[in-house]
Amino acid sequence: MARKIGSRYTVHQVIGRGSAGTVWLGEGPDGPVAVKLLREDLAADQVLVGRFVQERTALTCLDHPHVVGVHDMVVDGSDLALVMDLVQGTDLRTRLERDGVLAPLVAASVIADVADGLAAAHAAGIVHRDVKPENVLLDLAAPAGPGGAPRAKLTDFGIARLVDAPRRTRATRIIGTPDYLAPEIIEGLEPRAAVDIYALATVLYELLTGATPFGGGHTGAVLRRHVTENVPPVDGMPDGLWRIISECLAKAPASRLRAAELASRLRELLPELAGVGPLAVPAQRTATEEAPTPGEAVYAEVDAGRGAHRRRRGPAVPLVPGPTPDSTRDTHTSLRRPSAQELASYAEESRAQRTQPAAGTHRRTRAQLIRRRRTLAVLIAVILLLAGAAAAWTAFAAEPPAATAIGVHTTWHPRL
Ligand SMILES: Nc1ncnc2c1ncn2[C@@H]1O[C@H](COP(=O)(O)OP(=O)(O)OP(=O)(O)O)[C@@H](O)[C@H]1O
Repeated sequence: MARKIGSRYTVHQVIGRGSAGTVWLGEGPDGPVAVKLLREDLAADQVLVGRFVQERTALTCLDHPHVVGVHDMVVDGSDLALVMDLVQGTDLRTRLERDGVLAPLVAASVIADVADGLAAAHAAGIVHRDVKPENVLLDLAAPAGPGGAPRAKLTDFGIARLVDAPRRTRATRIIGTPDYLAPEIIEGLEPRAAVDIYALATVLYELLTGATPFGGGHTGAVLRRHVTENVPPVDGMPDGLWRIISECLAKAPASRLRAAELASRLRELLPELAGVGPLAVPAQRTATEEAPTPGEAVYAEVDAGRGAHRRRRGPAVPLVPGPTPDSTRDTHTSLRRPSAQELASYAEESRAQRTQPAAGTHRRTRAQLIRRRRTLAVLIAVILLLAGAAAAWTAFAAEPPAATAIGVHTTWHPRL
């Protein structure tokens, strides 16, 4: 069913959905486009609409082969839409869920593309703030890169900030996706370009190992790990990649590589990564999901009015052996910044969860939880039964007066 967006665009069918809205396949004066139609509640927010208009120039000016170009931003009645390049392919999250971990050469090439795109954005003074596999599109229509790597394009520039703009005055909130949040954001500093580098290195680690370095468990624990823990080492990780990842995941933003440096260091490494197979990472979990633990509710507390949500993805069937990524990972959301005390209180839970060095997102499956609950229920039933039998035996042995048998309160002295 075709629908008009503004005076210049027509959309035909939905091609994807995210937390901020729906992406449609559309047509504009210059050919096919992708149109991201923001959710109605966002479109009805006057502060956001104002900001949308304000950001138009910055976002539409970013023109780079590794950035999904924004052609236009439409404000029309109740419609608020971004008109973008149409990328024929898939997003990196879908690819990871479908195919499992990537070979180092392919992962490095994809991340080098994204780093190039980031370098252009940072030079224009734009910080992405929500770099994650969902926001990397793979252009399957473009000629493949080294090792058959698909060409990558970063999308959703500035959207995290735009959508969250009305809340920016509230210094207690964090914008972003927990697994990819740089420590300085959690500590309350103004996010600069280095936060994108941290997030991109997290994505690289995830492409290679199937898990993010600090993910897993409830959000409070994830945030604490970003601030206090070192990157878990990974067996078989090529040294060059490990050095780059460690530098980019440095706690101090100034110690991280710049985007252009990251791209060139990765490209220099490509020849020695050729022929290196995907890392043999342990199978971590099935695609079943665990209900959020209570602590999650505290931090994933989302402004209901805006409805940024926790997305649950369906079970993934990896085509090559390897872990499936954490399907319960929070998507872009607005979180309450935890106090230092609260972060510390998650230390115990966090330690218990991290039994495998590279298994940041390893968690108990729902099946395990159900089994555990059943065992507990059976145990309680057996204990109650035994207690009942013991009480009955004592009562009969002692021959209590009839009154106690029918529950009338009385005083009874057993015969000794
Ligand atoms: N320019 C585009 N061309 C082709 N497909 C696109 C384009 N932009 C987005 N999509 C598709 O639409 C899906 C939803 O995109 P969207 O940006 O709304 O959400 P997301 O980034 O996956 O998640 P979130 O917004 O919650 O962080 C993507 O996964 C992708 O498959």
